[in-house]
Amino acid sequence: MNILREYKVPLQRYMAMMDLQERNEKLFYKLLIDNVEELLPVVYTPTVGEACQKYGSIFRRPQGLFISLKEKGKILEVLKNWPEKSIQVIVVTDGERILGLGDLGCQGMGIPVGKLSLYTALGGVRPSACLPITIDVGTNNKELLEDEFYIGLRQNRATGQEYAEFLEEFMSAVKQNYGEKVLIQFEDFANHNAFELLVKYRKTHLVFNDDIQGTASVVLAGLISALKLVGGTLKDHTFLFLGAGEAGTGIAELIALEISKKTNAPLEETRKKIWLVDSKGLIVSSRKESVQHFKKPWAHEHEPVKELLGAVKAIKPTVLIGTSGVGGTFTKEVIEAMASINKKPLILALSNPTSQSECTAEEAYRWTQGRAIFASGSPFDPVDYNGKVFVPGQANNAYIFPGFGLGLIMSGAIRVHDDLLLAASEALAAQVTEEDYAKGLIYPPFTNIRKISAHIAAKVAEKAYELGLASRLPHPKDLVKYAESCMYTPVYHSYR
Ligand SMILES: O=C([O-])CC(=O)C(=O)O
Ligand SMILES: [Mg+2]
Repeated sequence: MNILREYKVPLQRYMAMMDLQERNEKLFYKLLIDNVEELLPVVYTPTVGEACQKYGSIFRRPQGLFISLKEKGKILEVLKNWPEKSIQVIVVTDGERILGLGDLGCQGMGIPVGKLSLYTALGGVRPSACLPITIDVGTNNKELLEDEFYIGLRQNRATGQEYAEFLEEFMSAVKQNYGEKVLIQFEDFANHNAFELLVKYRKTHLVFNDDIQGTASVVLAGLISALKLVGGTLKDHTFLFLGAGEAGTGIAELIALEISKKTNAPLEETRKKIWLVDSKGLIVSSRKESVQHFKKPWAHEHEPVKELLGAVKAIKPTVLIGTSGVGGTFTKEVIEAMASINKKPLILALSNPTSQSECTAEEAYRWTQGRAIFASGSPFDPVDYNGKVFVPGQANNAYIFPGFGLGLIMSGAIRVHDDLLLAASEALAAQVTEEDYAKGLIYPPFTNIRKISAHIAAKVAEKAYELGLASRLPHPKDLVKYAESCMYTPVYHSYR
């Protein structure tokens, strides 16, 4: 830690950590587990975003498996080249939408590597059971295509049938090589592929889309716990989103589902208090242009409204959620409008990394005179406003996917069901303490994340057993204890 702290540039710390992971894996995980709050922003968001942007020029050696279009017809062989044979979790990207940074081609590899290091540090999955994969079908990023250090295919992205066939070959090769119980986490695919891949493969594979489902689960947990601070139940609230992509529509649907389960109201009803704004304005049923299929459930009846500010004034939301991938879009006027409507406006600026956050923590507190309950996707430091210290929460899917994955693995789950996501949300919300609430926090600190992950894993496994999706028998009695007993801990073994 002394050496790491000598590096003042975040990217240098990242490179030092990657070197350490290579040189002494146990020490890497020991450091990460014992200093999670300090090191999460180094190996993960936001620094991993910069690392992906510069991945070619800081490249040392491959940390995961690259599968390029050139290997069409041979993907199974390529998988067999990976030295570890017993794989439990794969995180795969095609690099088309890396965080809120756009198409970074196969330089997106930093993301599966970072996510899987959290699977181990936060969720206790053995490092050797984790496989980071980047599918290289080209990139439409002109700068990268001309960059002398770019490490991927120098061609535009394969699309349509060529893309679908390549992914189909990949998905069947994975199942053939690792069996039915390997978890495949889709990460940072573009909208147009993410929804389709999830719908297509959730019936035949154990798949989980972190950006749609993981983000939804973590945000729902924050909303459930925020009720302690703002009062009411979820159905008493009105939600407005800026951004109607994977995160926006994923969260919206999970909120609607939770309300529907709790009140027995049909989904079509519970969706009605959830509104989404995209680049064309409020999504309404009378919109002339065609609305993409994943936005259709949110096209409610309302006159057209062009801007977010107008939508805030018209809809009067109690909760404002940013999933736009565009920084600074929660302007002073927007936040002030939220503050004039609500005593305690709930504001979530979820886009990553920090540069893409819809507003900063400081702005959220200042523009609401310290009344906002605020959380963001990327971490912000505590804010001193009018002599009081405000601690922002981090609504990042890192709270969910490690424990969620552990729950699937330990129960031998074969499919992911939405009820497992709801179980994970409730488990996370239940980990927020009175002490956290007193500080205005809607998420527990990351310091206790391994304990939190064990609780999430236990609830996910319990639900999987209940739904008949778990293949590991017999059902362990104390699932929290069992989860803890499954977790990898970095210690040196005695060889005597
Ligand atoms: O990686 C993160 O910090 C959260 C996430 O999935 C994304 O922004 O795409
Ligand atoms: Mg992501």
